Amino acid sequence: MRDSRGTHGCGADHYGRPVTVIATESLSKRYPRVTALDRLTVDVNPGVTGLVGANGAGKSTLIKILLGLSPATEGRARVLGLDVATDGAEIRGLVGYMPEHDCLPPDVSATEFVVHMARMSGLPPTAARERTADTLRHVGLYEERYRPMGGYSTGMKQRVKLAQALVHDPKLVLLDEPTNGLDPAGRDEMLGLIRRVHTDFGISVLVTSHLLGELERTSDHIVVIDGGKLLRASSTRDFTQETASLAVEVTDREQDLLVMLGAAGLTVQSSGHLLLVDMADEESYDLVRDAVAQLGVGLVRMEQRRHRIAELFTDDNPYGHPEDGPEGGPDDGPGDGPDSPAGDRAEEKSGTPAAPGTSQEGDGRDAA
Ligand SMILES: Nc1ncnc2c1ncn2[C@@H]1O[C@H](COP(=O)(O)OP(=O)(O)OP(=O)(O)O)[C@@H](O)[C@H]1O
Repeated sequence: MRDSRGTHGCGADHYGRPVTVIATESLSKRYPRVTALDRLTVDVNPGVTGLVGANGAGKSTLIKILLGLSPATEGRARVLGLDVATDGAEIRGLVGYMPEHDCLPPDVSATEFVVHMARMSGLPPTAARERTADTLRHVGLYEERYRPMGGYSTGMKQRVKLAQALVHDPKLVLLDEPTNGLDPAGRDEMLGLIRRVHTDFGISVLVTSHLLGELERTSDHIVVIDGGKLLRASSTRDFTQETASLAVEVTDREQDLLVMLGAAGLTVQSSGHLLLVDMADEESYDLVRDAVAQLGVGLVRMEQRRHRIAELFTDDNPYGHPEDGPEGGPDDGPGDGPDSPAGDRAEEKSGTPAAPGTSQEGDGRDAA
């Protein structure tokens, strides 16, 4: 992942292989009443990347452009080094796609459907059947795979959708809200499966969610968009590490310690019986230790904590960094402005059923 600087297109290693699986430059998509993507520039490296944004943020629009199914209004994008404007068919041969909404014919079995999709991707009959059996086993569908899909649970349907995205052995899969409609256990299983798509098969994954926290454990990188704009793109580790804090518990005199650490230049908050000290650098440990010794109180514990990603996006600080918001600051970001995608979405997308467990009028809170 790189930030918005740098050259366009996929960089290449010294063997000429692309080191970015997706590269967009100033990519925009404007509908008559909505700007779905707004000059989005981002690179996605191999691995698992979470694309996070509230309902209407532009995630599905980006995926459709990347697949060459929908033309961008302006800007450019490359997938596996191929130009989405001209190489759509080739891209679709190398990429698997799991759509957001229910799209499975109810009268056929998972096996019949996935074999069909494999054949559509160009696999010969025997290979299509073998790959289908392997893929359905991988996603955890066994005897049920011979039953008509109309009787499947949401979790089983999501697994079939994942299987058909994998059956032709793609290099990259684009998974649009794969945890939609799943209960917490189902979500965990799906996220585990997605992780294994990369670790077991080396396939890169771009997975979308409107729930910021849920991709934290699954993704190597996180891209956050809102109103079609890029808010943040970095490794998951960077997201959480940079705001690490030190939880300090002492036997007594917490308030005195708080004042003392503040005077030493540290940012400290009181949280119940704990003091949470922002970790500016390694020296923060020494300052805490010295202050505790000087007060002569007992140190019960001192532990470094990472923030959960979701904590970084609050109403007060929607962009993770005060100085890191999109141009114009938070007031230009998510909101109810005339161009607000979230606000217009239900009307613009009428006819498209809301996925289970999501709201048509997303207010950004889920992702925030
Ligand atoms: N075909 C279309 N015509 C007009 N507007 C559209 C169309 N498709 C999407 N939009 C609008 O573009 C914006 C972005 O939609 P998109 O589906 O990409 O968001 P999303 O982040 O995938 O959200 P969700 O997961 O809820 O679908 C929304 O305001 C939506 O209403």
